[in-house]
Amino acid sequence: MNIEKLIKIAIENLKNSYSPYSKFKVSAVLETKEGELYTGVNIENASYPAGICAERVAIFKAISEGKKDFKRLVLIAEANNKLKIAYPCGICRQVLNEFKTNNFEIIVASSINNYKIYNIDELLPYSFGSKDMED
Ligand SMILES: O=c1ccn([C@H]2C[C@H](O)[C@@H](CO)O2)c(=O)[nH]1
Ligand SMILES: [Zn+2]
Repeated sequence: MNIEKLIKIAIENLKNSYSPYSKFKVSAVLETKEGELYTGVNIENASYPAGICAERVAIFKAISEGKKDFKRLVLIAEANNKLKIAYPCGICRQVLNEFKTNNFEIIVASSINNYKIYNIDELLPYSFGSKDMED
């Protein structure tokens, strides 16, 4: 699916963000290489650390259904009724790194026509991964 359509889906899904504490809504859409879509939103909790980011919800939904060949992840945020760019937090970068595939794109958007494309190695240089545990 083209990037603009994925951003549109991410924007529509912002309404499902459960973020009464930060009031910072985040929405992610993950596209697999076969074209399936997995959405995610941030889900907060009265016990703050129990909350989870949108990116990990999308990734974990896909992994839990046996899908791990990812093409791209689109991310968008909203605060004070304005759409905003949000970069994945450090924990999400580590999770994205675990499941990176060739040419996996991470797209941060603030509208259908304003977005930037990165790969995980740009967002998480000198990463720690399974290779580092081999001898
Ligand atoms: O990339 C990000 C950054 C933050 N959040 C969430 C976590 C928390 O609910 C809120 C404020 O940090 O935004 C995400 O979902 N993804
Ligand atoms: Zn995160």
